[in-house]
Amino acid sequence: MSRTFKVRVPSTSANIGPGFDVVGLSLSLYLTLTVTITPPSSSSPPSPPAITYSGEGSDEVPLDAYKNLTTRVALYVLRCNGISQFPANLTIHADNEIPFGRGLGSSGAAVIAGVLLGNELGQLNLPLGRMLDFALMVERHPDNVTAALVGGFVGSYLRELDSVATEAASVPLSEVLPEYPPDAGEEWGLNPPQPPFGIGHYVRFGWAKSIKAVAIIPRFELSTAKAREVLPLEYSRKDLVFNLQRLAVLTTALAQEPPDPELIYEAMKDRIHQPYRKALIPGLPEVTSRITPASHPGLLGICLSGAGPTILALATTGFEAIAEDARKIFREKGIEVDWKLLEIAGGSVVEIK
Ligand SMILES: Nc1ncnc2c1ncn2[C@@H]1O[C@H](COP(=O)(O)OP(=O)(O)OP(=O)(O)O)[C@@H](O)[C@H]1O
Ligand SMILES: N[C@@H](CCO)C(=O)O
Repeated sequence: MSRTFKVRVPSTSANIGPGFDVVGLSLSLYLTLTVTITPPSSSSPPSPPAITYSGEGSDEVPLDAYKNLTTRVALYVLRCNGISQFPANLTIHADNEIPFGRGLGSSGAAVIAGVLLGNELGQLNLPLGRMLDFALMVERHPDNVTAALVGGFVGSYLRELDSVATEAASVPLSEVLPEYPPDAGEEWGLNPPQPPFGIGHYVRFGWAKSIKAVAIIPRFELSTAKAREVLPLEYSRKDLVFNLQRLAVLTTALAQEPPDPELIYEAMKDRIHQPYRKALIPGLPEVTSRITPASHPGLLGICLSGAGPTILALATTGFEAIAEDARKIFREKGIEVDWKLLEIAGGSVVEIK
């Protein structure tokens, strides 16, 4: 009998202003995998997984299971747990609502989908914390993957590892996720780099139900790698304290009902990443300074979403005015945008059919 299951992973917005690499928020755009495993007949030769794809990124995503991020992560999880290959007769359809390279956690969602896929294919019953360890071997900042896995408004840190675990956690990604199949007649060994235990730790903050997220999404991609290259390695004490003060206030302020725009708008300012990324995102400083709670009633705060270029506005009302005015400002810079009103989402789910 064939086995079918679905994996659904939400998009995420990381940082929320001052929480660079620390906080993430899951949002109601999803990557959904529909997976079927049909028992092979004795005469059918082994075949690689068949991947089909619809939605965002379908024109660029690799459909080769040894190149696709989600299936490479799944195979890594399987190999770490004593299973060297995908099951035979595996078909995967991915339907994706999360635009690539826009700051809405598309890669984090693909990684979490891969961890959940590997866990389910191998019937491994991994605990949540262990699944997070696998994800953190691939995407090494915890904000997006943690929020995508557990859902909601989440803060996380990476444990300081001892020297053996540090070495284990710093293996090159090409070793964790080889991009090629094993040679004909061979299997990969079952000794991939194992994640250390308990790399990531998190806490879920409260979230006021009245707060929704407006994602203003420029029509260009910016890779996270490129948006991290422009950041300095060291910061002044003044800038660090600026962010820490705001983050401490923000995590509680976003749970209070009714939310206080005066408190939140200032608490969503940042000096650690946004100032350095403005050269990559024309219009960023103008949008975040010209759209305020005074000019746009209902607005609470506005920031870059993840590594950008999407802008995230948190608001209780006035969503369309916020988005349309952001559109006008981006247009002055020659950039077209799309916008979406999103809800705060739950965590990832696996549904067995
Ligand atoms: N569903 C998917 N399946 C396979 N690969 C994906 C998928 N989604 C994203 N990717 C890969 O991740 C890349 C985008 O990752 P990147 O980290 O640059 O941006 P992002 O995750 O969308 O943004 P951010 O990390 O700022 O939220 C894509 O170009 C693609 O290679
Ligand atoms: N914290 C990360 C999120 C993007 O993946 C960054 O801003 O680079």
